[in-house]
This record gives sequence, C-alpha cells and structure tokens, in this order.
Amino acid sequence: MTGTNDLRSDVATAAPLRLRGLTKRYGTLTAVDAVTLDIPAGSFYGLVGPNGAGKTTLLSMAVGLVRPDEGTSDACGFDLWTHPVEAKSFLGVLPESDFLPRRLTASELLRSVGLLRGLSASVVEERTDELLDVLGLRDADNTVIADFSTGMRKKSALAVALLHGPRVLVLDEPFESVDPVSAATIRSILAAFISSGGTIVFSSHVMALVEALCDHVAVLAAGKVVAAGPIDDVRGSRSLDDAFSALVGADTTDGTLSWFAS
Ligand SMILES: Nc1ncnc2c1ncn2[C@@H]1O[C@H](COP(=O)(O)OP(=O)(O)OP(=O)(O)O)[C@@H](O)[C@H]1O
Repeated sequence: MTGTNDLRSDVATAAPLRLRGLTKRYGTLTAVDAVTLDIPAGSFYGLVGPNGAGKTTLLSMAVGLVRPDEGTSDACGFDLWTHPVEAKSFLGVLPESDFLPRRLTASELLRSVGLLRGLSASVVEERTDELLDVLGLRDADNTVIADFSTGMRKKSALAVALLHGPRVLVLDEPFESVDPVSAATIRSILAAFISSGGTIVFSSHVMALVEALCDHVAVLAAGKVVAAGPIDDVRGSRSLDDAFSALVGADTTDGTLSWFAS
C-alpha cells in the first residue's frame, strides 16, 4: 500500500484535479455518466451544460461531497475517498447549496472555520479581516448570516473556500445572485488566485463569463462530457454560445404560448 509520505512526494507533479469514470445514478436516472477529466495546473476551467446536465453532481463527487457509484477523484494526487483529509486540504469548495450556519456573523464563521482547519489564531484574524474587507462584508458584520441576502451568503461561502489557502478552487455557480460590483470583485480575486499559481474549476450558465475568464472548458449534457479542452479548441471559429447550442442541441421553440394572443 502506498504511504502518505510517498503520495505527498507526488503532489508537486500531480494534476490538481483528476476525475476518472465518475458515475452517479439516482434510481433509473444516470445523473453523471463515466466522466473522465484532467484539470491542468494553473488552468481556469469552466464547466457548462444545460439545467440538469449533472454539473453540481459532478463537482460534488469531485470534491468528496457526494459518493460516486463508480469512478475516482484525486486532488493533487490524493484520492478523495481513501485520503480525504489530505485531498481536502488542497481544495477550496463553494458548493451550490446554502450550507452556512445561520446564527453566526461572517467573522464568527470565518474564525470558527479557520481554527477548525488548523490555522493559528493570528493567521485566522489576519485573513478574516482581509476577506471581510475585500468581499465588502465588513459593514454587515453586525448581522447574522440568516439575515444576509443570497449574494452576501455567496460571498461568505467564497471567503470560507479561500480561508485556508487552497491550491484548487472548485466553485459551483460562484456568480449566481451576485451584483455586478461584487462580481467584479470576485473576478479580481479569482484572477489573482490564478496568477499566484492556483487552479480553478467553476460551473456557470453564463457563456460570456466563461469566455472572458476561462482558458479551458468542458461541456456536459445528460451526464456526459460532449466536449472538453482548451476553450479555443472547443469553440473553434464560433462563439462559445453557438458552440454550446451545437453541442447540446439548440432550442427550437419560438417562445410563443397559446394564450399570448387571446
Ligand atoms: N439527490 C438527488 N436525488 C435525485 N435526483 C437528483 C439528485 N441530485 C440531482 N439529481 C438529478 O440529477 C440530474 C443532474 O442534476 P444536477 O443538479 O447535477 O444538474 P446541474 O447541471 O447542476 O443543473 P442546474 O444547471 O439546473 O443547476 C437532474 O436530473 C437532477 O434532478
């Protein structure tokens, strides 16, 4: 059996995230069907697909939140299920669902999470202060999370994902419900994270955002990867929007409902 020290020596060269044959079934539905993807080091990787394509299920399996029926996920060389503590230490995760404790303020949340993740009290204080300022949450710090707007919760969850200094960020719809000013802030934070050598995987429905931010993209449809790779290869001479429609099937309805004219 390979020991943790042997595995750790491979961390520098291992792919930040390596998915092999990930499959999840719910009853007769195969939500994710044998997905294999390598997320290259330093990439800004977009995951796109229609509603119900399996993006959240795939990302949840990739980070160890949902157990796959088949397949594996490795973060920096550590399997999420056989070496979860090591694997998760490299990951910063923004899940889709609202998991935040409702009775804490953002700073109470960050302090608790930081200490639970083994950071020293001084580092936790420093990073909490910085995150509250950068994400514009300082003025809301006399408000508990239960009274936050959806966008404020999203920014608090992003702060939680960033706190321990992960190498890989896995973000499910990070820009959903976020106002344009906050979205610009989040974009700058993500760009700085990439510049400092990090890797990001994020899901989105907004093709313009994926085109503006990402160098790689995977298109998921009905649980399967239908295209993946450098974004220029996937879209070819088309816009990503057009490539997406061609890959997943364009909407052929004209949007008219029978009672519109009555
Ligand atoms: N816990 C669950 N139990 C049963 N079915 C589920 C469960 N979670 C997801 N599904 C189903 O799996 C499929 C994929 O869902 P998923 O949320 O992963 O898609 P998605 O691409 O993230 O969708 P969206 O873009 O709408 O957020 C859907 O048909 C969904 O109904």
